Amino acid sequence: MKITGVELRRVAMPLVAPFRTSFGTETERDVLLVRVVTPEGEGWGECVAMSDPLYSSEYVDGAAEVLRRFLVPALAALPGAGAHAAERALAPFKGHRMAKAALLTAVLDAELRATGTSFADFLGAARDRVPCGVSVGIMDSVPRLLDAVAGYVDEGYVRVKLKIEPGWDVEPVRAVRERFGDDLLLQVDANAAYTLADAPHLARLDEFGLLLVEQPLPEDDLVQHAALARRLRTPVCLDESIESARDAAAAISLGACSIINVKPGRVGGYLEARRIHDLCRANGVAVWCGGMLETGLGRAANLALAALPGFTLPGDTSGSRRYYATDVTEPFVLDDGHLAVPTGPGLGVDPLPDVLAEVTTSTRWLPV
Ligand SMILES: O=C(O)CCC(=O)N[C@@H](C(=O)O)c1ccccc1
Repeated sequence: MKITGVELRRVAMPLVAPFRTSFGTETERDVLLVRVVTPEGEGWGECVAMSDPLYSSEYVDGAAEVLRRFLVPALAALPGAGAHAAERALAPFKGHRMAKAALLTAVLDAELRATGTSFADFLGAARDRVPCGVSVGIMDSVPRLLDAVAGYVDEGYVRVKLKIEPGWDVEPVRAVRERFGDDLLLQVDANAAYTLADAPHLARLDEFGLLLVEQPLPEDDLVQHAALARRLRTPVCLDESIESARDAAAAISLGACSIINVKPGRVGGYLEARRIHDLCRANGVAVWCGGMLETGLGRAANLALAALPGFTLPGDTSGSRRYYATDVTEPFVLDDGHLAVPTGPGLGVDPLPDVLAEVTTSTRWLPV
């Protein structure tokens, strides 16, 4: 399967409501989509990089540039690009895992569509539907938070994740626990907003029976996360700290976490995401599938990953309407707290041409 060219497409996706985290507030996603074209057809990938380098060092303009100048040209030398060969071709370039993930996902999608294989079958899915959690941003007030959580619980989400930061943590968590009871699966995500000095304060979250506390400390603090984990009853989960299976191995061996949030975009694609899954499963570490506000294209691939056997905790695989009034694919709609795993070839979904045309802000064709 020789790649004949790659299209970089930017789409503007307004969010249904502002989404506030400890590092900023999103109101619209400027998404970079990658389309790989071959004589047999095409494949799609979605870059999860945000507009600004606030979640990680990557940002969408930078991802587009590194794809244009380095990553796409590296595929030209390949006799025929399968995903594994393409991953090896991109390995010499340091970092830029979100840009790599978008291109490798598009190559994998093209390869799987050509062979009639779904992402789920290729990755080794064990389920045909996955339980869905929802991520709730930092709100202006506790009453507003409780209203938002009530709406998601009514929609059927099986797990609630609350964004926290210093000054917005114990009180909102207490309020949610008191309002919705002990049976609600509840976890928090700090996005690296605390330091080890906050350990006594973070230990106050132990009384709420949380599933986990996600990324409490900065992403390069594995040793300090291990020190914190020894002082909390609540399990520590890592997100930003884990950019590869090697990072996962180091975090596990240091005791820096007991759960990992796997985001294919953060770790360089679905092949590496599966390696992390396999490593964690072999070490008794639970994983769940995180989200980066993906459109239906990225969401479809994430659902296939979330169906693997080691994904034992509900992920941030919410329905399309959690973020977008109109998705670029047919919307993913929650059914009894679950989403069905796509079964068609490749991603199993396609962009809706009219919607894609409507939200596209630019396209760039890169011959290979
Ligand atoms: O459901 C989703 O897709 C978003 C889940 C979520 O909270 N993502 C967070 C995160 O830190 O994991 C995030 C939001 C915006 C940007 C980056 C990351």
